[in-house]
Amino acid sequence: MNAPFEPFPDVPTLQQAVTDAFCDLVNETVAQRGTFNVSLSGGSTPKRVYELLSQRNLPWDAIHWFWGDERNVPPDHPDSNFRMVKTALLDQVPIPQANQHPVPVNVDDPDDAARQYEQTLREHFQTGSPEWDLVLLGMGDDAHTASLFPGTDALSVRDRWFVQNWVPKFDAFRYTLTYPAIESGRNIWFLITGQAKRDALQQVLQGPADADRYPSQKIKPTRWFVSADACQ
Ligand SMILES: O=C1O[C@H](COP(=O)(O)O)[C@@H](O)[C@H](O)[C@H]1O
Repeated sequence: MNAPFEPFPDVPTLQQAVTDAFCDLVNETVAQRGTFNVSLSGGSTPKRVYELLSQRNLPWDAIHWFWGDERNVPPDHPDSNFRMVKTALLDQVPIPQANQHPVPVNVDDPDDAARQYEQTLREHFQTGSPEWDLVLLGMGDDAHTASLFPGTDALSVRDRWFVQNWVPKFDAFRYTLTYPAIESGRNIWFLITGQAKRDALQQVLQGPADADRYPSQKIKPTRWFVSADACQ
């Protein structure tokens, strides 16, 4: 059963709300546990959130930044999710290098890079599943989330945390958290904006169960951030 939500009137209002909620969650979590582990999303909507976060005063030393998905490109490539976050946030505030955990992209051997990143996650969490304080997710207009694309192999992986994923529509590999590694988050927030997402969101919320075609159906977010233009 999906948590109910009230759509935000516009995208800037939603982005401010996500930023405020992120700061509140960081401060609460760090006060309780001393640390905060977040899995970041790529995409247009979170980019502005990262820029807004760079204007806030957060306990930067206590926050560990991971990437929930990545493109198979070098870190300085315009399509790199790491580069996007670096430009919007990491370069703007005093975040220790040791707290930044980008995917070690290996364009020629993405499987090796994915396994290395899984090892990084396992060493960091030291538990049977990645205990994210927050997983930020977007959704594409094809209902993909992270880099779990319709009809792709990663959708059925249950014994790994992080994998390479061949995406035929791009004729390219992506890297992605698997469903179990997302589901282990204490907080999972879905950020969905724009008219282009309307049909996909309708299918995710009300369509017949078909997660192979609509991978976002399988995500049970603890919180929805949806703008009115993404709703029918
Ligand atoms: O490819 C990606 O797209 C999704 C959605 O992005 P958006 O720009 O349509 O909001 C994103 O969640 C994912 O991280 C990214 O790699």
